[in-house]
Amino acid sequence: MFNIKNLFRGSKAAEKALKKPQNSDLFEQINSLLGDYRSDVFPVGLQQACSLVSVDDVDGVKVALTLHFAATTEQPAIAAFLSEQLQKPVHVSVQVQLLEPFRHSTIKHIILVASGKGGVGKSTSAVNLAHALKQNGAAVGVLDADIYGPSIPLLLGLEDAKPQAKDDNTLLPIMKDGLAAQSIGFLLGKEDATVWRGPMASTALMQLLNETAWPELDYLIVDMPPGTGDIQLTMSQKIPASGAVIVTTPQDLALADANKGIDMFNKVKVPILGLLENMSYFHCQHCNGINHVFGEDGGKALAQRIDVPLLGQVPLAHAIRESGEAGEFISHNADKALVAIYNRAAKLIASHLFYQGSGSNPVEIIITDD
Ligand SMILES: Nc1ncnc2c1ncn2[C@@H]1O[C@H](COP(=O)(O)OP(=O)(O)OP(=O)(O)O)[C@@H](O)[C@H]1O
Repeated sequence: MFNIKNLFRGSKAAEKALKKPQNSDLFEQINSLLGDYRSDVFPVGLQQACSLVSVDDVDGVKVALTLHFAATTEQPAIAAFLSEQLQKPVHVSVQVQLLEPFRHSTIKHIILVASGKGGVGKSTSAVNLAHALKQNGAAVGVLDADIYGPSIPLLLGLEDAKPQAKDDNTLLPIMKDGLAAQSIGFLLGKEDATVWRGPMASTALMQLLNETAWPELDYLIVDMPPGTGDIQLTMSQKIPASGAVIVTTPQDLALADANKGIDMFNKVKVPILGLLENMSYFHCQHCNGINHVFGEDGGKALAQRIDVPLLGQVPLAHAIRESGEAGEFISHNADKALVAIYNRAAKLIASHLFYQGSGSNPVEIIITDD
């Protein structure tokens, strides 16, 4: 999964930083300690994935880091690790700067969120993953490609929003809590889109992608239409994606379709960044029992079988449905544990993109519409 050639992109910047005339012994000590920091997000140590910007030892140790993928919520764990290693309190500040070039106009990575089967919570997951990437310090956008049932306007509480034209050729995205969003649902009534045939659908999607004045984005999350037919295949092939995330429930039916989705992305050489198991279990607040409504660990087993990362197991939770219906992201107020699940999944996606160093989809496949 990891491409060793890409492991050292971060350390070049770290080497540069090392040359700074700073508190050099401590600076070097901390820089080397960063190599020992491990988590599932930083499996080969933090040093390769960050630049040590400054170390200040005037009034307690203060360390400033630039992470090269979205992972700022690791900050408390990094601070705890350095404090333990140095046997004194270390204050760590982190920011994010991806080293990759913009791969598609102002966008560094396009991530497709897909499901083989409808109704498994793909759009809900897309929105919460986008928010979690943003909470981890990245600039993020969401593109609703589910032209047959655009639900991003509802999920972002933007049902009445109408994008403004920037000029004759481009529309401004709608901003929601710092996320830039675009959806066919902003422009058309739902019924207008449902009669579209394949080429119209993918042309409309490419127009939305290319004719939106996206701000500079680290990640654009694309909520794909459910299914694995020609339309989805054409879209996956046309969009210059860095990778795809498959959302599935643990039940056999959904897993069979998730497998088809994985095959589809393999065909068009879009790397699978991971599998998110949604509606994995229900935690009853009254009896404290766990009920595996749709079966147990099906997504986990599929991820293991096909050797893709399991990004997380998201429970069936009132707070997720309620926040979606209220047009809000899942928040700490609703449920800290849920926020942590989405956070970890988002960081794993960002981490896999960084280590894999995947380029845009290089394969040309021509699909006819019959
Ligand atoms: N983990 C969850 N817990 C509770 N409800 C959920 C969860 N995930 C999704 N839902 C709910 O399930 C319904 C379907 O979710 P969503 O629209 O995200 O699915 P989808 O896969 O995108 O559907 P479609 O195939 O129509 O695009 C929504 O009402 C949503 O609030």
